[in-house]
Amino acid sequence: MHSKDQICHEEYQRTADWLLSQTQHRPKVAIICGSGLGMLADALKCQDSFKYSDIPGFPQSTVKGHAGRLVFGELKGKTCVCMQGRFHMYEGHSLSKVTFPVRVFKLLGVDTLIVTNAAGSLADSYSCGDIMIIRDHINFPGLAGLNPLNGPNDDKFGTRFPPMSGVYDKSLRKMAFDICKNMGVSQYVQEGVYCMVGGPNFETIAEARLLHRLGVDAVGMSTAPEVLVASHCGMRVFGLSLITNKVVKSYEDNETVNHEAVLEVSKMRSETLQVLVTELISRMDINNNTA
Ligand SMILES: O=P(O)(O)O[C@@H]1C[C@H](O)[C@@H](CO)O1
Ligand code: HPA
Repeated sequence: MHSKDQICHEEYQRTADWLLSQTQHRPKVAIICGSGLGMLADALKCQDSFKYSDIPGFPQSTVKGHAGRLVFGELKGKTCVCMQGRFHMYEGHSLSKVTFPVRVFKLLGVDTLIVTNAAGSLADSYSCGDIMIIRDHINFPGLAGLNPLNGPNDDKFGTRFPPMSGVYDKSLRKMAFDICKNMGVSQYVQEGVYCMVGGPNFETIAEARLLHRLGVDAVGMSTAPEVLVASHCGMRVFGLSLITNKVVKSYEDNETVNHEAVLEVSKMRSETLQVLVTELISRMDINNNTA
């Protein structure tokens, strides 16, 4: 039985077929841009781009810093598709809608997903503007039963009980570190645990302290659902968080965070992230799926 939020295989296929009929590009890599990080798509050559509102079945972006455009193109000879803007649960989308594009990408032939996000840091050693390579995540909505894989399993995509240990590909993480070293930016590159919370409010101090005690390095409002669905259908996954703010953990601290400040910091590191992602994709062995 399918709930009203369930999306059937034919709907993913319909959107994939429409896209395949509109572009000659056949991407192997998909990139999801976090808040203010849409410029990652600017590096793509020979672009075909589509407004989300023109793509059958696609949800719409409602958040500032998420343009709502799907861009196909070439990066150093590798064909990619890039989401300039993602969907969040707090916008009112079901998790099936939040992750809809990922399954469409699978049907387009994508085998590697690169996720990016803006996040607040809990780790004391992190600074604003740091880039965190995601080693692992804690999915708070998921632990509470809000999971995009809920409902009847679609066996054409993957197994009922997918493992999630090692979900962030180790060799891609190592490759990213090497690239950062070559770029001379290692001093602001970290590796850590991302935690998804539901949002849209930023954390209270008590919540921030809880997350800190749990070993969370960075907190945000996205990423985990897309990663689960990508891994479920056999994609390899790489993730980056841009630390746009330090999460307030002290009652003595009068700082507050806001979305505009998040977008400002995203802009500041956009060029570095673009070079890092481009270099990572250029070094990937796309055909046999090994780094
Ligand atoms: O799409 P991401 O996770 O980058 O967006 C973050 C979380 C909220 O949507 C927003 C808060 O500023 O940025
Ligand atoms: N908390 C949650 N999500 C975020 C933050 C934060 O501090 N910064 C950017 N996205």
